[in-house]
Amino acid sequence: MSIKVSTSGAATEAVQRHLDRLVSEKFASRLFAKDHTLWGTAAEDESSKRLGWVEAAQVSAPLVDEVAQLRSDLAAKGVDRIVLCGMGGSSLAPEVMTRTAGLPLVVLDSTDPGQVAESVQTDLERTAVVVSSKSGSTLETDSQRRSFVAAFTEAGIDPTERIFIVTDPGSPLEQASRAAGFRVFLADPSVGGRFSAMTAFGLVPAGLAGLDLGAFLAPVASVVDDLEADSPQNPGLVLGAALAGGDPVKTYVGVVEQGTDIVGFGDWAEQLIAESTGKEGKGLLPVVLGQDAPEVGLPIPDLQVVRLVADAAAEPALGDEINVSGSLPEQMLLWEVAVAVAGQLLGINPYDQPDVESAKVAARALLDETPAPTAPAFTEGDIEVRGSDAVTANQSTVLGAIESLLAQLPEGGYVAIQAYANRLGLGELTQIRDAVAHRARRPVTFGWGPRFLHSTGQFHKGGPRVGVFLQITTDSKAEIAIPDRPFSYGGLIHAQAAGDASVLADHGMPVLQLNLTDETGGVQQLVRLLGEI
Ligand SMILES: O=P(O)(O)OC[C@H]1O[C@H](O)[C@H](O)[C@@H](O)[C@@H]1O
Repeated sequence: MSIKVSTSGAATEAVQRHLDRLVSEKFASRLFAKDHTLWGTAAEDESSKRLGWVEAAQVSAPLVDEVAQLRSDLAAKGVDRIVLCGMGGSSLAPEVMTRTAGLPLVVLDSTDPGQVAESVQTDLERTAVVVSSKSGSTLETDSQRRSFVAAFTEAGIDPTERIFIVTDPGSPLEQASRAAGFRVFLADPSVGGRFSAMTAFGLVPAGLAGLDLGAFLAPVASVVDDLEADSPQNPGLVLGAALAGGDPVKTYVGVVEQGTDIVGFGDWAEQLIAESTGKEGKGLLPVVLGQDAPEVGLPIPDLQVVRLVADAAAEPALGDEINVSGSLPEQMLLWEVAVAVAGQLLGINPYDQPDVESAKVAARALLDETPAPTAPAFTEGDIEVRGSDAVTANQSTVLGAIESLLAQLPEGGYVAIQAYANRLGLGELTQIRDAVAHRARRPVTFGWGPRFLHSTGQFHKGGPRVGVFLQITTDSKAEIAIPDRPFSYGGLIHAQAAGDASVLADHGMPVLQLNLTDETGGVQQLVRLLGEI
């Protein structure tokens, strides 16, 4: 078996608490036989439509040659820059697949005007675009598609030769795209977005970017044998029970890449775990941590550290931790099984996302109403400060407001930093995560908006209401229109931020909003200020 899971201390106790029952009730073989009754009657309607992922690699085999052929056809025309437009489950898997393989794939999962402009206005003559959306109705993806159609047309390039669609059969995107002459790759509708790595959603963009899909899928068959076995050695049962079987359950899953050759696994796992489990006031929240992150060294009893290592047999877990090793496709299936197990142990339906819609509705309402902007509570340098009254009252400095936000942390709480900004151009902003964690002494997540709305966003609104939220927006220098829409990208991203903030506030959770009026200067100011705490 090339997947290895090693547990220690409290994680081992969690496994011991549940493993015998999971084996005797044949959880694993029933899962791979697509038994939709594993998560209780309330979940059956959804789970009966969502278990195709257990055989996705086999079902997707025909895509291997089809995508390779398209890649060589494009290469023959000098087209070698691949852009992927898609959110959440339609982009996170191909991103980690190509990053791990060291292949260039431009992932456009943003409405930040600067990031959109950079993706759309670069090297069009050698660019092909994959537009991926399972529902075919995601606003960000639709906006990006419009921008690329317009840009190709303007450049005298036929968009139908360069834009390829991945969607579910019967979606509005399928119908409109076929009618307009675009090539469409249909995905398996019985696989949910966050479980879709080995369907057309993962494979088409990654294969066009150069991933050898045959080699990628090859290890999956033998790993299925291990994961469907009703055995106490089944690594999926062990990992699922270790993550969700504690008494009490540890809410935070600290994912540390330490010696693995997988790059960016945590970003993919975040959506899988948080969106699958974060609901009904329960759930597991992944926290992507560097090896030296403050949380790793602090006594945080509700943080379960999981290290992705090169070989978990040679490096067994210490303390109360979990070590995991295996190649990327093996681990993708491993974690999908573990989440299925965790869903049952937590008593939730892992296949729905009931709270994602609320932020979309709030953003749409703001776009329709276009209310006048509210005045900031105060401004310091390039940073305008707004937020919940309890956070901004009596504050006159950015640091004071951040301290005030952290003072609102309830027991068992966490901080979510949510940056609606150009993640390619303003990457240094991530530096503030460790500084905030150092100060808060609690788990701190860092998400780029609107990307995280399709990932950890479900947990923030549907999980335990113990988060405090530091939202960062920018008045981006580059502003661009969305073709045939009454709003611009800048208007959209601000509405998305404000919409989500209003939903969080309605749920009674503290929000501090920092708007950077000059994005470069504001980031520098914030990084400098947080260096002081
Ligand atoms: O693939 P799409 O239909 O465009 O959906 C993209 C994303 O949208 C929503 O936010 C869902 O909560 C995600 O699970 C999904 O991955």
